[in-house]
Amino acid sequence: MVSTTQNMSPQHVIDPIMLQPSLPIQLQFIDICYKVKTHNNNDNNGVFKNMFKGASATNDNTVRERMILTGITGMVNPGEILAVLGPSGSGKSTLLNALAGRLSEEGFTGKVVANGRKLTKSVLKRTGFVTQDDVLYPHLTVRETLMFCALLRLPKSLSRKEKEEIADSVIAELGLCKCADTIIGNTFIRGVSGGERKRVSIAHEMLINPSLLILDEPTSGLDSTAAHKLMSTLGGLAHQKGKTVVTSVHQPSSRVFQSFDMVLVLSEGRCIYFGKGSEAMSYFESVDFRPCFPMNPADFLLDLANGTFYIYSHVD
Ligand SMILES: Nc1ncnc2c1ncn2[C@@H]1O[C@H](COP(=O)(O)OP(=O)(O)OP(=O)(O)O)[C@@H](O)[C@H]1O
Repeated sequence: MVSTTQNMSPQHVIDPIMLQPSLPIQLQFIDICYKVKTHNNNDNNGVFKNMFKGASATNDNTVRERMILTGITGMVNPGEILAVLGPSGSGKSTLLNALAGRLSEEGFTGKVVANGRKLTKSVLKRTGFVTQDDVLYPHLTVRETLMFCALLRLPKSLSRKEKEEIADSVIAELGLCKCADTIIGNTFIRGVSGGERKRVSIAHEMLINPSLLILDEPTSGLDSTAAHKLMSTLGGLAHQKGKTVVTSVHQPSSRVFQSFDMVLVLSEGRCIYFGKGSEAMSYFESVDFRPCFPMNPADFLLDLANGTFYIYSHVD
């Protein structure tokens, strides 16, 4: 992705994170639990409640605890893609935030370890996180966006030219050459396509040459062909570049599902399956859950996570 230091004169020998080979990261997460406090106060809702219940309504200021994640354990190796599947609200984003060390300690228990050690600053520096809602400047072109980001995020020890080279190599790696001079755009100004926009968000994180790439629903809003293309790009980053990729996916097509090495299925914050994607169907068959007709394994797993397994043959 980036030029090596081999041809540089001694005064040019620099040691920025970009020029180091990507450190392989094995990520393990053990018994992850996360709970939040929910307030049942009457400050806002109470006005309306009291209107309907009358003046006799009591002030209910109780604080309740809600489990968002319960005992999630798993692992992903360098060169693998771990896909986190589950219905909306099942805890996918929360789990990704936990894996990236982004959850507040309050309410969080369990261990996240990289190469057998607690998440250190140096591991977090090597972690790219692509959120669901990207914030990109609509008036900048793809190249300008990545150049701007390179200038801000890459070490001061790199020259402007080196930063430009890195931005260009990331543009090529993410298949953005064709639209490099197109503006990002938004609802009002026509710009790059939805798939290209997602790639720009990924490129943004790739600039720091991460060893661990975590993505929250990168394929949402894309048609199945664009989703498949994007997953192939992520597959390349994992399988060819040795990155560890963890991604949540809402409703993958069967083609996209096949690109997952490992799969973790969440249902209401609990894990109902963790293992190889290719073995998910045979596992559920072994416990007598099998679809009545050939179907996309991802749809089957999501139906199970939603509790709609009554449509499948299940022998008691
Ligand atoms: N800090 C918080 N306070 C209260 N509830 C929370 C908090 N964080 C998450 N939740 C709740 O936890 C549940 C899981 O949220 P999360 O965003 O992880 O789900 P998700 O599977 O990513 O959903 P989606 O696919 O819709 O993005 C949701 O019901 C959400 O409202």
